[in-house]
Amino acid sequence: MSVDWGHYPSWAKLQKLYDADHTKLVLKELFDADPKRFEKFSREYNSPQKDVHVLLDFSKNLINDDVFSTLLELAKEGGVEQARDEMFSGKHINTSEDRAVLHVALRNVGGEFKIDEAGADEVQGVLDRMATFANQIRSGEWKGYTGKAIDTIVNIGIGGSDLGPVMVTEALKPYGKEGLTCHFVSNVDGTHIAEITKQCNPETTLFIVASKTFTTQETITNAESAKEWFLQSAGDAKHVAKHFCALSTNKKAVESFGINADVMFPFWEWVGGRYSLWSAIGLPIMLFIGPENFQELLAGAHEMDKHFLETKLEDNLPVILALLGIWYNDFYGAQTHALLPYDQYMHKFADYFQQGDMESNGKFVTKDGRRVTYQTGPIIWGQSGTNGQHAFYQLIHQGTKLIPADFLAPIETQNPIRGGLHHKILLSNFFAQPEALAFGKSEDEVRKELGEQASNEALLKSKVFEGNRPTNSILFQKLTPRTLGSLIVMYEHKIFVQGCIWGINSFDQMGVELGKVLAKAILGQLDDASKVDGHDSSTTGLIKHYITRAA
Ligand SMILES: O=P(O)(O)OC[C@H]1O[C@@H](O)[C@@H](O)[C@@H](O)[C@@H]1O
Repeated sequence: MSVDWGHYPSWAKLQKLYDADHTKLVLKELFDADPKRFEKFSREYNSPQKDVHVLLDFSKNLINDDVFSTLLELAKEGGVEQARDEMFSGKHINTSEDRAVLHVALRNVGGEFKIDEAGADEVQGVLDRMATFANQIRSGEWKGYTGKAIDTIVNIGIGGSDLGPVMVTEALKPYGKEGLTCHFVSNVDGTHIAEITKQCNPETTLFIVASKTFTTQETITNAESAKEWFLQSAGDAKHVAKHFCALSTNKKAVESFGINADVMFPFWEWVGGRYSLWSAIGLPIMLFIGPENFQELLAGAHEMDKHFLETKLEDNLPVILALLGIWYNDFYGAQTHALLPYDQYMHKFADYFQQGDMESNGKFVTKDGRRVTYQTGPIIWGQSGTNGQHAFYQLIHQGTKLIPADFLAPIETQNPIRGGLHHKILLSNFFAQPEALAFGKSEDEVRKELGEQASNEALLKSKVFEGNRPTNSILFQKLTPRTLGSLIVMYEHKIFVQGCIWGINSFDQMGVELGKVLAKAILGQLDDASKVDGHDSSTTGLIKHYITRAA
């Protein structure tokens, strides 16, 4: 490979711009100097049918024309367009695992993209089977072992086989089937499954065992415990067929667990775990919101795929978000990026993209095996507004760290109670926070405000907001399934663009393996202190302390 990641001419140019100009990139001055800054640095996305509308305002970023155009050069030199086309064509861009990366084929509504590796018929075939099953469950036609309809589903999965369905079922609650409760068990801590099964009736509960590999220790342990719990009431193992289904790429392991082929919904190795909610892994979502709404989710995703594929770089939302992120991550030295949705239904959005982004881009080795000489993936975190304001915004406003943040909010609420009063209050905060972060409050302003008390220097200083803290504001019409699909994909491709510029493989996850291997070895030593072997003195001491006290 000949690309010298991190040594693009535009990278050097950006460094120069940063060195020479970053002290001059003061939002207050930039806005004063250009009354059209909002128009220049904001973009509207409208889906072809105009049913998804997203406004990205990135004017409150520490950029000027030079920085923005150089960032766009970086996308060009980083080969983003070529890499994007390769992904959509099914090239094996996951080089370490020699796999294609084709989540775009899972939502290829209308079959517009011609992708050989991902058979469109096969994809559609699984979706159709899922829909038939979902309709049977939702209508009550599917009966449990005592003849009752299913009213509770428990998804057992972890990581990519959990976070997407959790986030989306929460986000799309207004579209969920009344009377159908969804639970998610992920942690191997027995508390998780124990607390959930306490709330379930075995006669009316469907367990979905979701695991791409079907070997993940947490999931298989939880699934076996669920089966044991179920059989305590159901007795006969033949009843498992009505209460357990599986989502996996590993047919053999599913069968040996005792789940019938007719309730196994497959997907393929070219679907990465953290990009899998569009596949069979989305079954809990489909069960909850119904096949039509699931189709809407896919359609919104597909439309954003098309936007990413077809829109020039300077108007391309995922590209813009990615480049701004690189500006802070690699030049300003920002360590983190906050996702702050002002929509309670999106309260799991940051959790979801913690895996999406950090497992994808938390890598120090380039695709050709070199140690990077620059920063890669940011730490992603966040919480729904306004809760975050009363918890950690203090540090964003007045702390010593630069924390770029995305603010997201719907124009229309799903719950316009009290004539929309709550929503207006919510949105006033959504508008106010980026304004405060950008423009702050000067010492002069504080002095005027304090009057006589201004002689108290310490008090005066403590009330100053330096401002110049960058944010994106993302306003969308309403959190419909279609809009959510588009928003998720906007961030998926942002991650892709960044990974591409950094020259890392965003689609493997070698970093999760070592801990798993060590835990397996330790598990075999936990019953007997004389077996504890092969560790440093700290780990040995901890394990022996545990064994002594647990005895
Ligand atoms: O879906 P399975 O195979 O159970 O994997 C679940 C999760 O495992 C973790 O170790 C990661 O590798 C994730 O990417 C993955 O989503």
